[in-house]
Amino acid sequence: MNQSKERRILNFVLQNAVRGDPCSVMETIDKYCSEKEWAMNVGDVKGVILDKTVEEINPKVALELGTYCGYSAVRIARLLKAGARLLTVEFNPEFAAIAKQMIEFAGVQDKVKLLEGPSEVIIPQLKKKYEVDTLDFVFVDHWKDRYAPDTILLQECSLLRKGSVLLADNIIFPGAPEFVKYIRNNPRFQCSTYLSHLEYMKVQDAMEKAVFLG
Ligand SMILES: Oc1cc(-c2ccc(F)cc2)cc2cncnc12
Ligand SMILES: [Mg+2]
Repeated sequence: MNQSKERRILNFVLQNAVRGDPCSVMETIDKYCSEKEWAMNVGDVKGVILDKTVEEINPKVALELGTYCGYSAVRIARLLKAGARLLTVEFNPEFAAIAKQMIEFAGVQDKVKLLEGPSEVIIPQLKKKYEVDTLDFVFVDHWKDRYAPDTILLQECSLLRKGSVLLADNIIFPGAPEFVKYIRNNPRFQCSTYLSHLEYMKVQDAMEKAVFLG
């Protein structure tokens, strides 16, 4: 059975990156996906927006929706301070298996908990099963039609507190119009848009930052 693209990306990292070095893993994935096979990692351009947001917040508890191969989990985890943790949710078992190995190779496994399953199932479990009180930061990067319902679910589960920050990828391409309409018209969120480019392409994309006002 021929290999998946995600398996080819992981193998390229295992053969070319430096074990235990998150930046080396990120650079190697970016090299493969810009030169050989495009893949839906947040990438090196939008990744800087992600970095700046994480550094500004310095989250103790962060959630990622949409792990994929683990690129942004590694990107976020490398910036987390001692004792801080990232919970990352992936519903595709093949992607989750790849991401687990990617996270371990990068050496950030002690900061990252990979939760396999649909976000609508995992989010209601975060408080009791995963001992979350509230989330300081949420990176929203899964299927676009889940952005708005999962943002509502996070509120219903009392997982956001005054100052919690959501950062959503792809609000221009592929686009998340329902989410943008919901969040920008919602007085409980203070929104700002960061224009950028789709990973590894000249196509325009953007990220939306939404601060929960409580
Ligand atoms: O960053 C992303 C990009 C794309 C995507 C797909 C097809 C295409 F042509 C262009 C872009 C899809 C995504 C799905 N989930 C999370 N992130 C994604
Ligand atoms: Mg994305």
